[in-house]
Amino acid sequence: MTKWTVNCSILYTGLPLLERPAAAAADGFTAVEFWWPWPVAVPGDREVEAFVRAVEAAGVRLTGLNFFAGDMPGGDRGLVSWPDRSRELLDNIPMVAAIGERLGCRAFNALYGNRVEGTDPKEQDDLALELLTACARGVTGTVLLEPVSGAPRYPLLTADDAVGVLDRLDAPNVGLLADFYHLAVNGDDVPAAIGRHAARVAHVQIADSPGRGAPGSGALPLRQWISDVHGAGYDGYIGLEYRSEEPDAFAWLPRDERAADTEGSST
Ligand SMILES: O=C(O)C(=O)CO
Repeated sequence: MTKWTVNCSILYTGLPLLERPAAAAADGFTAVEFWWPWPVAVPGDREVEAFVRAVEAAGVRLTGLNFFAGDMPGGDRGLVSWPDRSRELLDNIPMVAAIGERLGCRAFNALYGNRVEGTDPKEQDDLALELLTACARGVTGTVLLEPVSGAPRYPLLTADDAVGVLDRLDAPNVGLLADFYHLAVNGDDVPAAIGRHAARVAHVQIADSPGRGAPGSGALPLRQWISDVHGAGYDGYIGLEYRSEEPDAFAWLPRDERAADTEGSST
């Protein structure tokens, strides 16, 4: 049975942050994931406490959390390879780790970062190895590396690109976040990527294309790819990371299939 987790940073955006876990629970889900919920690397204790309590009170499991990635709406996609912002990421690591400990979350997405105008890509890539290692040492769980689309200066576009970085890391707890939407939009061959890298896949996310909408709103064979990745041995969560303007964003998924066995973790 597929274990779904709802991304409450791209869904439920009409609700305040703290109401989203309960909304996911009311829709029948038992697992949620979030991008870093605040616009700064180190929010106040009260904000963190309110977030943790909102997840606990909803009775859902936090299965994934992104490290602080800069100004995402403004186009930033992570600090891992961004020399001027290293301090913020280093300060963010213990916060991510603490939330993970409180909520039993074991998967943490470290977005790589855009190429910086005027900076040597090699300098950025060397820094990324250093900071991904710091992320991996700083958390209990798996650090995820994700190819993304729609960010013109983000250098990891395919599963091969991300695995190429993972291969250079001396850390056991790192893995590939295979977002089938991003991979497909970037022109990656998703079935071939699953075939080549299934053992490295530590989390999967989905959205349909075109449009980054719910499964069935576009043309991607998402059910087939989910079946392929399960068939290749992946038994973690499938993250629902799509946008929806529909009154019911989950009409495609029968209610009795939404709850996950929350005993497991994403990896
Ligand atoms: O930036 C995005 O689109 C993401 O999927 C971040 O996790």
